[in-house]
Amino acid sequence: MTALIECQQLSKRFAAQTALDQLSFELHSQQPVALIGPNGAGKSTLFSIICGYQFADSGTIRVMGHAPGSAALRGQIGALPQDALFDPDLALLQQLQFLARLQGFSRAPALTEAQRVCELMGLADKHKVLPSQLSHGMKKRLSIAQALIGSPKLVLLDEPTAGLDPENALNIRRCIEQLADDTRFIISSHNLSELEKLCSQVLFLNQGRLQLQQNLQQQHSNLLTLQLWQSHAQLPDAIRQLSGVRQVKQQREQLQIDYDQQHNPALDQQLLQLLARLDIRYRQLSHGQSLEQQLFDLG
Ligand SMILES: Nc1ncnc2c1ncn2[C@@H]1O[C@H](COP(=O)(O)OP(=O)(O)OP(=O)(O)O)[C@@H](O)[C@H]1O
Repeated sequence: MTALIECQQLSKRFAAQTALDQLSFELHSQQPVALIGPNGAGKSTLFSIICGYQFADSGTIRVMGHAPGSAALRGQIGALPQDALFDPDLALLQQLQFLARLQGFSRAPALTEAQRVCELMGLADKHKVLPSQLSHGMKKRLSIAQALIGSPKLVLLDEPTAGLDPENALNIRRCIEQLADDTRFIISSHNLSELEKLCSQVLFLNQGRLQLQQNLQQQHSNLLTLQLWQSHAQLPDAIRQLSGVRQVKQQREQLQIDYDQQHNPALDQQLLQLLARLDIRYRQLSHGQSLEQQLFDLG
């Protein structure tokens, strides 16, 4: 099957600054993919190369089998840039219609397409509003709406919920979830818990290099994370006695329990019974390990 993205030894420099450093990976995911990394890791540069806005200095990249910027990819990639700009004089629907015209839609179909993406992003009642009158959340939705014009196969979202309140962030997450059956998303964000809810795979960039590529669900299948109010010296050993437990790691008030799920699918219940028996109060018991913790473990 053709990879969604395939890069080999991709490098990009800006004067003395290395943005991407011999980056190699293949993406085959049908579900949204998270692109994460600290500030300056190279995420926006990678997005920009995928879109064909910038070119790598060396290495190769194929997007759905084609070179970025090639005619075969025209209309196939939509992008939400980190700071999208709008024409201050055009109302929301006109704005989207104009962008649809730029993509090759003629006048009437451009209007229909603008209405469609407005509807998708819950902006149907805001057709006549100017960008300056939109709240931050609505501007974000407008930016995502423009990325969806023409139903691209791949949509790149750079910080889609940055600066949004929880309700608006949830609305955007729901929209992405609804579209994810037909559209591939790559989402760059610093909000790791949000990405965990949306994405099935994560790419972690650091200093322009790939530090981790991982399937999130797979990683979670055999792990329990127990958060205590305070550490208990004897608890790890008591847990090790439970059937199916392979390893118990303690980090202050947090225990990570690696176990054989097939051998003992009811370990979580047995763990709660053990805590009750020892009269130990706990804050949270969750399946898997948070993305944040995984990255912390990587150092
Ligand atoms: N146009 C440019 N001119 C000069 N340096 C640049 C340019 N674009 C990116 N860089 C540098 O390349 C590196 C990678 O930047 P990039 O914006 O891709 O990182 P990022 O992971 O998207 O960061 P952030 O999370 O802060 O958005 C940084 O050191 C940045 O300063």
